[in-house]
Amino acid sequence: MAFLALEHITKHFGRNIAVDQVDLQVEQGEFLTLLGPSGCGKTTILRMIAGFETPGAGTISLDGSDITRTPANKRPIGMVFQSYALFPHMTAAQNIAFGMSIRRQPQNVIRQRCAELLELVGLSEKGENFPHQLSGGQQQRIAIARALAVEPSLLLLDEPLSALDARVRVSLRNEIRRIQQQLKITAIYVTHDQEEALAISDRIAVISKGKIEQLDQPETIYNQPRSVFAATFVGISNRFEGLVESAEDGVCRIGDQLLHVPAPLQLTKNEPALILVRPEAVTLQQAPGATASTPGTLNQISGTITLRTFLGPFTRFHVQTSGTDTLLADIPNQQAHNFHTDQQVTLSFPPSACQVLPLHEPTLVV
Ligand SMILES: Nc1ncnc2c1ncn2[C@@H]1O[C@H](COP(=O)(O)OP(=O)(O)OP(=O)(O)O)[C@@H](O)[C@H]1O
Repeated sequence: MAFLALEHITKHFGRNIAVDQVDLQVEQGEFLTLLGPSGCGKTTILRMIAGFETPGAGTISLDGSDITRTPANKRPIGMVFQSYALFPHMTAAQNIAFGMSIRRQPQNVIRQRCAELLELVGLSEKGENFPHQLSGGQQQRIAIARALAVEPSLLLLDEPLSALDARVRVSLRNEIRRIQQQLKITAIYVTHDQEEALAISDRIAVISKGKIEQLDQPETIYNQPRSVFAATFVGISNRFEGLVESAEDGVCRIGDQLLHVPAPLQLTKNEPALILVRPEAVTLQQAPGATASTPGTLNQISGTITLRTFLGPFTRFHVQTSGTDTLLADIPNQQAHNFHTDQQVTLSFPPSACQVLPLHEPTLVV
């Protein structure tokens, strides 16, 4: 049995269903992220694991014990909130010590553990500071140390970086991952930020409308999204809507153009299909090329560059084509200087770069 197991967990608020028959298994030492838009139910799932909400149906077990009805303060769980929630009148060290003091641990044990945890979060010098004397990032590190102080078996983090600025967010997310790996603690992390989820998770559960749409490793979520929702929520894609021309040969018709996609397709002829192509899979050529291609060759589409944006590691080109909306191409900066706005270009991408999903069945696997 998995270390943490949720079975058919459901939660209603009034007539609204916030969490809809969720099954989730998390292995010991795993870092699992619940990713989804605002209101999808991810915080409610976390709060049920913590014991702050009671499921309407289903069971939660941790390390072999059923904890569905166990009060929050009796669960071996540490929690970190978006708002830090430090006690303002206590020093950083007193905040960390709080849970151990309540458990009446000896003072020398508390002192030593506080020192270890301050070192773990890189704030050995700040133990005597009050929260208002610390930056947001430092306060959140203290909150993490406080959550770890009682040696929980499970660490829950509810959007812990949302209140911080972009630079601190990136460094602290790496810190959280380092600490989790160093302690080998099982962690469940809630965020609506797909980049954050991709960067630090062992696995990601993509959640929509109270259901898990896909549960996979970050690379799989990004490269092989199983639903239109997962594909569009995680990363940016060029979208083509059309009909399957040949499932066997992997050909879809987009207006009067044929696109070659991986064959064979698990769809039938004339079935509506959504084809997604990541901008980094698209290349640009200066001369306009043909607007069709033969199987196994590159897909090619002509267009005009309407916008060029420098994004640091690469340059993003917006290309207006005749048959579709604007397409995006992310081009390495070494090649980007060959292209400018108003230029006629050909966009190319191989069939293997195309992810094909059934258009009207958003939760079906292709
Ligand atoms: N205590 C509550 N009372 C009534 N409805 C609630 C309560 N808590 C959550 N909800 C509703 O349940 C649904 C899921 O909320 P939840 O907070 O779990 O979503 P979320 O994905 O975490 O969103 P966010 O990122 O905005 O926190 C929402 O429709 C929300 O309005």
